[in-house]
Amino acid sequence: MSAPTDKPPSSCKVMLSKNVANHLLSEVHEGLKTLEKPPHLVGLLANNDPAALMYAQMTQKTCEENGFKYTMRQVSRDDIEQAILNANTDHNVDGIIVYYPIFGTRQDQYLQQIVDVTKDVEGLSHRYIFNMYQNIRFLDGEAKRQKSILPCTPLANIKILEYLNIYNTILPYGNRLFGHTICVVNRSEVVGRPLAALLANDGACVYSVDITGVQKFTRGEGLQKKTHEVVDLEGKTLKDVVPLCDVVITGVPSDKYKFDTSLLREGAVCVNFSSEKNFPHEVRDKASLFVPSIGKVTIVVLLRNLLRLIQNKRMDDVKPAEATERPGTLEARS
Ligand SMILES: NC(=O)C1=CN([C@@H]2O[C@H](COP(=O)(O)OP(=O)(O)OC[C@H]3O[C@@H](n4cnc5c(N)ncnc54)[C@H](O)[C@@H]3O)[C@@H](O)[C@H]2O)C=CC1
Ligand SMILES: Nc1nc(=O)c2c([nH]1)NC[C@@H]1CN(c3ccc(C(=O)N[C@@H](CCC(=O)O)C(=O)O)cc3)C=[N+]21
Repeated sequence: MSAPTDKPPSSCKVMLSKNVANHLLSEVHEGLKTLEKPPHLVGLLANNDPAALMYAQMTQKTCEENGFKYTMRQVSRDDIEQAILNANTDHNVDGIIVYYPIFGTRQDQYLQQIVDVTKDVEGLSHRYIFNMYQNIRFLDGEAKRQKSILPCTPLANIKILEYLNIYNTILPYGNRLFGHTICVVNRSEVVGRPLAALLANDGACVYSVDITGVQKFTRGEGLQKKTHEVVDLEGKTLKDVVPLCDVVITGVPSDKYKFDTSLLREGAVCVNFSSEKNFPHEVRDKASLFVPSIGKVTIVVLLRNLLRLIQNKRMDDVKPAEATERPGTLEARS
């Protein structure tokens, strides 16, 4: 008689986001060494959302443990616009994060657009979002010295896939997901849709699933296009696309939701970015790798973005001097 405990051990490797976060932190520490003073991040909290407060506190802790300065400013909804404008012009502030939702309406998008683009650590400014969807990776064209800023949670998912070696580094940068088929369950404007676009821009075939339906994001046959295209898959559901996928990423904000793991391909890689546990325990019987949450990586990506803003600003500051003192050097380098 075999007792339930005789079940063979699962072959699934559970990868905690802490491992990926620590790996990225070493890169952040290298960047910090080049600065004279600790970067200063300001968090503006103007809602009563416990998730936002928790995220702010976790960010503060990570900042303080890693040589960054973090200040939380709690303000009322009525004062948030002025608080953003003040932080924009404060020379002691390098980066600004505003916690959403605040109004839960288009007013939130308005607030996203008034954060100074040189302090926008979350990459929510129009210029960064445009670059992301258009697959424009640099702010300075062919010079390619100033990297554009990508939104933190989508980028955290990408850093996880890089860490898991889903990205094939033998392929050229920009095509490293070629051959992978990825399902993203969530198509919100802040995470799911940008994530699907980024993965497709890197060469994957992406099925983006939301309650409104399924869309396919690709760069076309043989990656012929420079940026992704999107098609609606009328009548298709999660059930049709998940069996095709070697990677499944979930972000459903509900504790009731559980992903149907019987749909998974044997050995699929599963990542959950929702703060709820979207995968049931049985995911371990099917998946080769499982990442249950990614929050710690998101925060390190935020710090990495802050360093990038400072580096980009530094290059902007030296440009005019170089141009007047040594004409032609900029062209010569690019
Ligand atoms: N770990 C991290 O770094 C971060 C995690 N989050 C978490 O990710 C989750 C999603 O966040 P947002 O995208 O901002 O939320 P959101 O509420 O803006 O969007 C959720 C999307 O999921 C869709 N959805 C709901 N049920 C679904 C279902 N059964 N199948 C497919 N799609 C479904 C909704 O229609 C909506 O488009 C939340 O749990 C949030 O806390 C958000 C930001 C950062
Ligand atoms: N402008 C803005 N950007 C955001 O990214 C943003 C926001 N506003 N408002 C609030 C939500 C919420 N959010 C979370 C991030 C990480 C975890 C997180 O780290 N969760 C832990 C679990 C923590 C626990 O449950 O103990 C983890 O994934 O390991 C949770 C929630 C970001 N948000």
